[in-house]
Amino acid sequence: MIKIGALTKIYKKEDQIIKALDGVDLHIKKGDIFGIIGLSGAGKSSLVRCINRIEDPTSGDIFVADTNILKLNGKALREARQGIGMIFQNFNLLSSKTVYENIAFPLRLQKLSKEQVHNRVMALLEKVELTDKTNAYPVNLSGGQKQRVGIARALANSPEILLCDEATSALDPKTTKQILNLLKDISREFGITLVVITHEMEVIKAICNKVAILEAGKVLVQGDTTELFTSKTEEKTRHFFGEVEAPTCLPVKGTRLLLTFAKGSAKFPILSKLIRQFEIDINILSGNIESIQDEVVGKLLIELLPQKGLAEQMPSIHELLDILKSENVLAEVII
Ligand SMILES: Nc1ncnc2c1ncn2[C@@H]1O[C@H](COP(=O)(O)OP(=O)(O)OP(=O)(O)O)[C@@H](O)[C@H]1O
Repeated sequence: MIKIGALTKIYKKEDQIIKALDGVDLHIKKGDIFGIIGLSGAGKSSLVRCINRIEDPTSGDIFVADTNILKLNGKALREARQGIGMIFQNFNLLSSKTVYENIAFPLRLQKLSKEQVHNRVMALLEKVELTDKTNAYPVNLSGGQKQRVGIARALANSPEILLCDEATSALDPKTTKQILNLLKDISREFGITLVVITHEMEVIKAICNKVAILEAGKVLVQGDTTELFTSKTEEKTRHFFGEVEAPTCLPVKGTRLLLTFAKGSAKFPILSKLIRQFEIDINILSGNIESIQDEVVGKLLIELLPQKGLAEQMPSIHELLDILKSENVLAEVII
C-alpha cells in the first residue's frame, strides 16, 4: 500500500544542516495499523509531512499503491491527497464553524449536491457518536469530542489511508482508549490503512499490528508488534520494548533465566509444571506480562534454586530449555 524507499529529508538552516530523515525504508500493507514510534526529534513529523506532501523530501520515493506520489503535481497531487486523511494532536478544527460545517468542509470542495453532503455528514456523525453535537462549536466540546470531529472530517472523502499524528497525545488515558478503539474499529470496518505516529508505546500496544522505531532519522527496527515484543531484546531497542531486571539488592543464589512468553504461551502454568516435574524451587525476580491487542505476551525473570538434599535431581539446563521451547517459551540463561 505504502512503500517508502531511501527517504531523506535535509533541512538547511543558516550554516546548519539537519538530516531529519536518513534513508528511511518502510513497507506498509493495506489494512495495517502501522505505528511509527520515536523520541522527540527522531523525524516522525518530517516523515508524516513527506507522506502527505506538505513537505518535499530531499531524496527517495514514496509509493502509494503503484504511484510515486513524489512525482505528482497539480490536479493529480490534489486527487492523491484526497485518498490520504489526516488527524492531528491539536485537532485543527475551524473554531468559527459548527461540528456539522467542519465535517462538511472537505465535501463542499467536491461537486456534491446539498443532500449528498448532508447524508455523508450525518452518517459520519453517527459513526463517531456525535449526532447530539451537530450544531455545537469546537469551543464547547471536550478534547475527545474534538478528536471525533477530526476523525469524521478526515473520513469525509473516504480515504484509503489515515495518518494519525500524535492523535491522542493531548487526551486523558480513558479518552485515549476510546479514540484508539474508534480508530481500530474504523480501520477494520472500512479497510483503511492507518499510519500512527506516536511517542507512546502504549498506543502501539493498543492498536498497531506493525511497528517501526525511528531514531535520529533512521529506522532501527520494523516488524510485527507482538513478534518484536517477544524477540530477544537488543541493546539499541531496549529503551522502547522495556527491560526486565532483577532488583539489585537480591544476591544471585541459583541459575537465572529470562523467559519470553510468545503468542499463547502465557496462558499455560509452565512454572508449576517445571516445579512438579523436576522438584525444583523457582523464585520470581521480576516480570512484565501484558496484553498487546488480543495477545498475552511478556517476560519473566526467574531463578532456579537447587533444593537441599535434592541437588542431584536438578535438571540439566538444556533439558529445561527444551521443555520451555516446546511450550513456546523462549528462555535465555542470564547467569
Ligand atoms: N522546518 C524545519 N527546519 C529545520 N529543522 C527542522 C524543521 N523541522 C524539523 N526539523 C529538525 O529535524 C529533526 C526532526 O524533527 P521532527 O519534528 O521531524 O521530529 P519528531 O520526531 O516529530 O519530534 P517531536 O516528537 O518533538 O515532534 C529535528 O532535529 C528538528 O529540529
